[in-house]
Amino acid sequence: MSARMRQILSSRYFAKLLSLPQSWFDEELTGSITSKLSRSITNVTDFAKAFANNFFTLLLTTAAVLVISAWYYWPLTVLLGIIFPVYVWLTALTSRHWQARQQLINEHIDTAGGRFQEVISQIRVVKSFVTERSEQRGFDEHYDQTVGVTKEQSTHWHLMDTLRRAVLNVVFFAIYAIIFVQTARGVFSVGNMVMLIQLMAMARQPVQQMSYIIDNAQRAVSGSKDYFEVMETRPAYAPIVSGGSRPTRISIDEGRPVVAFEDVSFSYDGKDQVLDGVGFEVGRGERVALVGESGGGKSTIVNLLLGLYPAGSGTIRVGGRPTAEIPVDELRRSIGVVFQDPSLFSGTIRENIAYGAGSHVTEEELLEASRKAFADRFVHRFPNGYDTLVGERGIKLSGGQKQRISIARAILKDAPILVLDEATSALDTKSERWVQAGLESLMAGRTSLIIAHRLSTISSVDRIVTLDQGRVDEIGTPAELAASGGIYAELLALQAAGSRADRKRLAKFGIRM
Ligand SMILES: Nc1ncnc2c1ncn2[C@@H]1O[C@H](COP(=O)(O)OP(=O)(O)OP(=O)(O)O)[C@@H](O)[C@H]1O
Repeated sequence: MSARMRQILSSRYFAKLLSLPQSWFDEELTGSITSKLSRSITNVTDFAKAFANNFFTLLLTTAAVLVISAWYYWPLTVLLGIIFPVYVWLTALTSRHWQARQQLINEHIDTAGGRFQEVISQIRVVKSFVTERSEQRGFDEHYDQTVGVTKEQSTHWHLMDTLRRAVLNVVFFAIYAIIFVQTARGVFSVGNMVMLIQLMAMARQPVQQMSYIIDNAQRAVSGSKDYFEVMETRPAYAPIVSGGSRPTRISIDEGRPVVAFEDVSFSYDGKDQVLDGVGFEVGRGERVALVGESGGGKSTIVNLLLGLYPAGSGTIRVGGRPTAEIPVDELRRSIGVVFQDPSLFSGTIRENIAYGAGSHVTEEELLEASRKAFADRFVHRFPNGYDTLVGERGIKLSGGQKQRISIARAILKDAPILVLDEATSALDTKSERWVQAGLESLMAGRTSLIIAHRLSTISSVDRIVTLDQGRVDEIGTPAELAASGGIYAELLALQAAGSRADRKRLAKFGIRM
């Protein structure tokens, strides 16, 4: 039964998480999300076990004891009737205090767990900054705090337990006294007295069982409180989904802009305006570069286009339809993305290329995508070829290799619209050439929006949109903007001058020469 319960809790939790919007994840630590689940599983299954093992025997014993004692001498039943609620009430009081402390402990464990996961997944950074000790200290501090709270929690629990037992003993003393007195007065025979004493001894068992169940129930409540908070999250932004197993793609009609931002404004926190009245269009088959200072809102434009966040105001259209009215799965199936950080999953190269492509993809199609992305050139050199395991996030591959796999993945997805966030980390010239060649195959025949980090890329697009503090500064062809004296012209001039200060200014735009 606990296996079934674990399966239900985990599966529903995972489904809920997958349905939550990006903004929810922005506020959470991965490690604490997982510790909420494991805590809930432990506590709920413990309760289920306690309940299943004790409840029916408890019910039967209680009923038998109450009926028999009422038959012989009803005041005994009244006294037993008092014990049950008093004992349960004392248990509930104990548990309430226990729960409040447990909440504090859980918060510390979740924060420590969140950091733990972050540190392990970015162990290279930790090692290179030699922060092992400070990370260990921070982690230990949280657990040290839990030790103090647990001590207090445990002391209180034992005190209350002693009180509960004392109350139980006092009431049972009264019961035994009544039995002895009544026997001495000749109301009960010695045989009845022995039977009633044995019966009363039996009554202790369900009282303790009941408090054990209540204790477990309350632990399950406090242990799964955070879990159910997640399960009950009603996000402010819930985009529509098509619900079909294979949603269609957006049809891109001739003569209409493929992507259009119309006076779009946006803020992540409702205070700082990240985009302010942004408007531009991308025509069919066009390549448009977004250029602007770091933090200027380029990735935010992509986030809104993918429906990861809702636009604050204004309209975003894809294929002429407002994205707010397009099922989000249909929208995302229509857009291929190559992220700056290639974000691979552990597993084989084959699995990574085929990620999201569905089971209908043939081996030929996969190999073709890999060839077009120029990934096959390095995959063939691995002894296990496409079955090579790439490690978590593709750690066993080089930056350029990961890029080429993510390009192959986008080629296989074959979406009509493409979003490219060029890698900023410098690849060596050879690797960069292959990545560039792969990107060219990917962009062929597709409408592309590019967050460009190379002047060579920017100069080769059809149009450039320059952003200045969340506003569109200029839109035009590279030739037009080179002559307009705006941001792009400034970038060209900085490149030509090439002094240290100029390179610094270029870096502010995330531009490499
Ligand atoms: N998830 C988020 N929550 C809150 N603020 C965010 C979030 N993502 C980005 N921002 C803020 O929005 C602003 C625009 O960020 P964005 O990532 O769009 O810039 P960018 O132009 O892509 O920068 P870069 O070229 O450095 O990647 C920044 O000030 C950033 O701090």
